[in-house]
Amino acid sequence: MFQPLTYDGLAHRLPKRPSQSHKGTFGRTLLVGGNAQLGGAIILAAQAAVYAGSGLTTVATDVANHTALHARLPEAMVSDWSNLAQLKELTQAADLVLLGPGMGLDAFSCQRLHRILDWLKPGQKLVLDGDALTLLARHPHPVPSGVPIVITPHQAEWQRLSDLAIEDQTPQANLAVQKQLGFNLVLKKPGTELYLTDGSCYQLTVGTPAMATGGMGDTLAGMVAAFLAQFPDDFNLALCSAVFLHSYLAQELAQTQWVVLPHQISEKLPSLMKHFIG
Ligand SMILES: NC(=O)C1=CN([C@@H]2O[C@H](COP(=O)(O)OP(=O)(O)OC[C@H]3O[C@@H](n4cnc5c(N)ncnc54)[C@H](O)[C@@H]3O)[C@@H](O)[C@H]2O)[C@@H](O)CC1
Ligand SMILES: Nc1ncnc2c1ncn2[C@@H]1O[C@H](COP(=O)(O)OP(=O)(O)O)[C@@H](O)[C@H]1O
Ligand SMILES: [Mg+2]
Repeated sequence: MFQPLTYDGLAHRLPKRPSQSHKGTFGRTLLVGGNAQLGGAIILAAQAAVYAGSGLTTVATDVANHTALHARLPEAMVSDWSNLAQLKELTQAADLVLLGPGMGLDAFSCQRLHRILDWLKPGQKLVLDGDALTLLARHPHPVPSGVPIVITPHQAEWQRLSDLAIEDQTPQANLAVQKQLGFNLVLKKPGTELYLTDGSCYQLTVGTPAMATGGMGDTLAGMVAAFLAQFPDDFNLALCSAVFLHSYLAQELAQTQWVVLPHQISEKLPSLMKHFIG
């Protein structure tokens, strides 16, 4: 049922950067998340998005995170996520919105999730990760039509969304729920599984327990966002490449490291992508 994701199968298929281009060519990416306690999650996601090549990256997050984000990643623009009018403007101007890393589970965060689902229009793309998935499971809301949606749950988040206990998350059961939902599903675990809306299914053959540390999924979410925003011509190739490269890079780093820190993956991305794409 699954096609394996391999370096040879993906390498060189992503397009090189055209010389006639500017930052707008490579996607306007909006990341929303990071409450006062979980700012690290959205900072890691933003670093991954910028280092993976997102042309313009804006982060809407709690003001408590603004100084840290500016200091760590001056390439990103910052907005206060409590300003709803500005959040609406940023959402409507984005090519892609990533929602969820570190956003928390309270009523304030739930309102942001529901409003963004209301504001998105056909032609835009949406990636939902982390707390956005738990919130969607607890407080269902209609999703925008004409907006391709990627969800990146780990097994516990998928349990909440699908009602499948982790031991019942077989490929057939996962596929049945994914079809009902109509989302592109990246089910994260050792041997991450992808169930895409065109019916194709893929599985990772790379990865390492050295990835089992907080923030690793936030980094993947930022990579997925940047790949989908900057490579709009082949959605599945962009998504599969992001998922593959995240674990491939971790596996490379784990040859000499006990644990791989999520930000180390981001730091290696520009050179690996040059090598990978050419
Ligand atoms: N530095 C930060 O600010 C960090 C913030 N984070 C944010 O914290 C929020 C909550 O995320 P959590 O994932 O911790 O919380 P959850 O409560 O959704 O799930 C965590 C628990 O699920 C269980 N689990 C079962 N199968 C799993 C699998 N395959 N992978 C991972 N966990 C599995 C684990 O026991 C784990 O303790 C998210 O918004 C996330 O983005 C985390 O990413 C950690 C780092
Ligand atoms: N033992 C493991 N083997 C392979 N990959 C792993 C392992 N543990 C974690 N990962 C990967 O690390 C990432 C963890 O994501 P997630 O749990 O959402 O982290 P966080 O929310 O803390 O950022 C996923 O991509 C997952 O596949
Ligand atoms: Mg996560």
